[in-house]
Amino acid sequence: MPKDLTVKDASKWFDSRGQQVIALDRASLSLPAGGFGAIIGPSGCGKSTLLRMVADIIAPSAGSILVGNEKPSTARLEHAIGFVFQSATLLPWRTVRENIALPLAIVGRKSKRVARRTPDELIELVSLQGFEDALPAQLSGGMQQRVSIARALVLAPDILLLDEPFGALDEITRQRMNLELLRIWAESSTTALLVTHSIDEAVFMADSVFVMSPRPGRISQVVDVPLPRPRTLQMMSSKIFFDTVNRVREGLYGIDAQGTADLAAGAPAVVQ
Ligand SMILES: Nc1ncnc2c1ncn2[C@@H]1O[C@H](COP(=O)(O)OP(=O)(O)OP(=O)(O)O)[C@@H](O)[C@H]1O
Repeated sequence: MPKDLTVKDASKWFDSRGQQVIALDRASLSLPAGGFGAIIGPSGCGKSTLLRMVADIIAPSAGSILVGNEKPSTARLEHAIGFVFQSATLLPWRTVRENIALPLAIVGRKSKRVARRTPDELIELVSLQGFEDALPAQLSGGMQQRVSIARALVLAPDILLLDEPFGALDEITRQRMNLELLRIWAESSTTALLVTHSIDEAVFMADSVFVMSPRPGRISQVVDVPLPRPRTLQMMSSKIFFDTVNRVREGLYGIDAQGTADLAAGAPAVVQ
């Protein structure tokens, strides 16, 4: 069952060579169960840090995070969180099917968590039929990311975290993968939170776009996307899309619809 996500005043500071680095400063967001959120912000503002705290890869220095009613550490132990990284991180000596089945092998039969789909069903979901026995090196970058999405879904996570999963792909493949991801999300009954550097991608994919301020980041604005679902590429030429992209851009750069930049406020020139 998809779970809602609540992040309240989450901060993270690191000690780096004797100096304290504030990576995230009292970030708050909430995402309803089954929703699709996107996080966007300038490089280094703490997007990955926020996602890694939700996944319990790192602990917050202050503040609270709840996945449903549970702390991330409990949710992780229950395998309720799926994570897709920017690079596919597949085991090169294992086939596509074996890579997807890996979490099942690790969790074992004792787990309460029942896989909703078999690895072969997931292979079909991510359109990799015919490649079940291929090794990662025999696949394109887009295909490798399909494998890592299927692997993240094998234990039917309540929440799926995606850290720039298609950042390394070319524009055309990326757009195709985004459509695929929306279809997979709709069929998988999971809450999704995506980190992206692309304003268009954030608006196209999400119900809510969480705009972060420059480092040390916090969520400075939430932009709701009033586009219906299922999303289609034609919607990217609609006025609603254009207006929503402008609102996100204003949130990021302080640029109004006429394109006047509030550079005096120190807004970053680019989002990388
Ligand atoms: N383990 C760590 N030790 C020290 N500093 C860290 C650590 N992890 C992240 N940081 C710092 O925290 C800040 C936020 O990093 P983070 O990777 O979350 O940003 P980001 O918004 O995801 O960046 P990008 O868009 O470039 O991927 C950066 O200044 C980074 O150098």
